[in-house]
Amino acid sequence: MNQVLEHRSAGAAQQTLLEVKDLGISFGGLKAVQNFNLTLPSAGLYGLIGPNGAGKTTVFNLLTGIYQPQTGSLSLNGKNLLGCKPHEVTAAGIARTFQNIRLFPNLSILDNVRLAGQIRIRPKLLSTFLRTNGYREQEAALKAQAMDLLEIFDLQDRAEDLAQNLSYGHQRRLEIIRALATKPSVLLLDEPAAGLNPQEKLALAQSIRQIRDRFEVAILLIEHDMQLVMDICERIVVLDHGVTICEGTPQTVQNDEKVIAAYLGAIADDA
Ligand SMILES: Nc1ncnc2c1ncn2[C@@H]1O[C@H](COP(=O)(O)OP(=O)(O)OP(=O)(O)O)[C@@H](O)[C@H]1O
Repeated sequence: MNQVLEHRSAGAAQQTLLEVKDLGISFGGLKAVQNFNLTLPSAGLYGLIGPNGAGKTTVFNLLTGIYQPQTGSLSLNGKNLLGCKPHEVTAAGIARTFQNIRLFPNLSILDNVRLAGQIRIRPKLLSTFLRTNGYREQEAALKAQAMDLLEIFDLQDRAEDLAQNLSYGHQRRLEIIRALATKPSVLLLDEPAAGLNPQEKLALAQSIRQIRDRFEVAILLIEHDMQLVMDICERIVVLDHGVTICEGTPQTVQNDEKVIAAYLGAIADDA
């Protein structure tokens, strides 16, 4: 595998990756997220679950600068991220995917990945214009990195196809690849299994494990498919009405009365 794919913090001393304390935001009178705490000590697979409207996506929006928290603190590798804009958060090392796929449908698969990788490189306008040696080297490195990623996910033969021609399952995969191209320390996946068939879900679970192992990244996963979450996550945080009601191993969470009550309550509300 190309050296450029090596994780940039690999080999670094054990340091807490993500540290979130008392994060909160309200919309009008609605306390969407309150006193949210999360410590991701190192690479691993973590789940963020809860019934509809519990505040999961709001947490992702708070972590990625889409919403600015009204309370609390947020740091990555010791660096304060409060007040950062989304692209600054990505450049700092938090990447995400969205519930709704956000690709460039009219660009090739390769260009989708290449563009995502550019977030770490701020090409100087002049060198871009003059196409200097430095610029060409950067472009070659980006392409090599993109091809490596496509190969890992078995999409290398489709590199020149338009993104819109991929199946839904492959588009979801491409979204994850684009997030990885930014070389994150923390990868946030918002409902990656939504709309996938059982076979695609199995493949997804395998890919997510591979990503964790290969890139030494902490993956935080929002997912409604409980089997997937329980199968792959080492630790799980459960939100309900914006509040953390449980945190622990899959077994702890599955047997927690508050969690069971929250989900049963949600089913009753939907009935
Ligand atoms: N920009 C906003 N303005 C007003 N209310 C919002 C905004 N964003 C989120 N909310 C509200 O905050 C609450 C939490 O929403 P959020 O989307 O985070 O829940 P969720 O757990 O991700 O739900 P789901 O599983 O259905 O995606 C909801 O009541 C939602 O309507």
